[in-house]
Amino acid sequence: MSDRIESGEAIHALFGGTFDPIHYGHLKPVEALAQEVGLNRITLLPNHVPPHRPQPEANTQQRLEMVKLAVAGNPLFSVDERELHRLAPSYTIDTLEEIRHEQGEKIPLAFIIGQDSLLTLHYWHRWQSLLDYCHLLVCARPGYTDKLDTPELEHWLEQHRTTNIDNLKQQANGLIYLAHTPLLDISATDIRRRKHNGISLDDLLPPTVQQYIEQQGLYR
Ligand SMILES: Nc1ncnc2c1ncn2[C@@H]1O[C@H](COP(=O)(O)OP(=O)(O)OP(=O)(O)O)[C@@H](O)[C@H]1O
Ligand SMILES: O=C(O)c1ccc[n+]([C@@H]2O[C@H](COP(=O)([O-])O)[C@@H](O)[C@H]2O)c1
Repeated sequence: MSDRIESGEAIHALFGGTFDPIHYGHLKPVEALAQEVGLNRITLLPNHVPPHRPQPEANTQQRLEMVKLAVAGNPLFSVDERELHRLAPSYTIDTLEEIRHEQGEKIPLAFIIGQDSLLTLHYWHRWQSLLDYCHLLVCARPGYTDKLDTPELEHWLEQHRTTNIDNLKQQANGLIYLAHTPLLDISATDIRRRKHNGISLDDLLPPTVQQYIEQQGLYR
């Protein structure tokens, strides 16, 4: 499937997450990534049953609503609800298979993850097949280095890594790009903990999402 595309095609980037809640640690690095790589289309994919973690605190509808509020009016983003209709764990490979089927073989598809997700990628369902469907774009995250503990993952990264952005547009899938995005020390875990402890969430997530959290009485 990784035929070269002579003219270079716009990349359709996907960004999956539990988003409990969505925050600036998601939005700002990904917006910077769009600049760095030249993305004009990012599809957010909130999951229903996250594969490798306990059920989220906010329910699926609330997490979806927060994602929608966070990107309302921003033409870079759209929201795809397909994983919400799946009762089984939201394995990324299943979603990629579907989207690749819908978009055809030529469009470059990319799945965005944070550095922490890269470190545990070898636990993902059929992880070695992910690149059959997409590129992986990895955003830097404070506290996580490029050093991978597992030789198998390290080898896989070295085999597929590119530093050339043009390659991401000329191939439909198969590459890993470690981006130079800004480091934001924000996590949903910390936001939930702050809210439990009555600490301000200012500057951690969009005001509309903060208002929604208040209004719904989330993370008390
Ligand atoms: N501050 C951040 N910088 C870079 N990437 C991030 C950051 N926060 C989350 N991500 C990435 O966004 C994706 C979705 O993350 P997720 O919704 O689990 O957020 P989280 O803040 O890590 O949540 P939690 O603290 O509940 O584990 C993952 O690929 C994760 O690596
Ligand atoms: O496919 C898998 O096995 C898999 C394992 C862990 C996480 N993921 C996906 O990776 C994205 C980020 O996950 P999380 O748990 O950090 O929100 C989200 O879209 C998950 O569905 C996917």
